[in-house]
Amino acid sequence: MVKVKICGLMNREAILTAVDAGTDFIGFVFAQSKRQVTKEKAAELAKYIPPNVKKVGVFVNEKLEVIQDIAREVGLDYIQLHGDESPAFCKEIGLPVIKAFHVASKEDLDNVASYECDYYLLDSPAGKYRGGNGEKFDWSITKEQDFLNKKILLAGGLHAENVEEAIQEVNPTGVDVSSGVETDSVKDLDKIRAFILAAKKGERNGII
Ligand SMILES: O=C(O)c1ccccc1N[C@@H]1O[C@H](COP(=O)(O)O)[C@@H](O)[C@H]1O
Repeated sequence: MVKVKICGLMNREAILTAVDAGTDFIGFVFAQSKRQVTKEKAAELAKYIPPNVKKVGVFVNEKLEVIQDIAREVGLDYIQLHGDESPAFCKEIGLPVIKAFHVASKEDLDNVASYECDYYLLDSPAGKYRGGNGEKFDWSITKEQDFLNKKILLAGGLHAENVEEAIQEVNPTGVDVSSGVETDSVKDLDKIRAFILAAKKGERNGII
């Protein structure tokens, strides 16, 4: 079954809803964003997340020591690197890594092969912030790419109404959403439930 990550959670109700609806990952944003949380707030919220749901910290071009300190304090399971981090930096983290790639053209996927990480996240080109902008990219760019042995997380402008089509077209291991489960920039509990339900209907033909 397709994995789901709900990102940018900032309160207990949204976390409990995502967990109850069957999310696999919950993301806390520590990068510059309207969804940014402090490590203290994330550590408090992390108490509501059971061990089977993985806690992801989202960072953009952050210092290694800062990432490692926050990871320890919050008990993060994965580090999502959403900036210009190098393959060498990803290896230094010491925790499972989700590396994001901003996809505007086929060329943006050229250096995916030089990274060794746990998940490869494909997102739309950066907008006001490096992620979480609610814009989808041209999914056809992922066609004819040699992703067969990689775990792909698809992101960028997904919502309950387009996620099944996205899964059919890109065939990812998982999907990641932030803006698409919000109303007026606040997480919407009904949209969280609807997104997870729609995504979990999607079947993937390859690795999980
Ligand atoms: O969610 C954010 O605010 C954010 C900020 C900075 C970097 C990444 C961020 N989130 C990630 O962005 C993508 C796309 O989100 P959206 O659904 O289009 O809003 C997703 O991978 C989030 O994890």
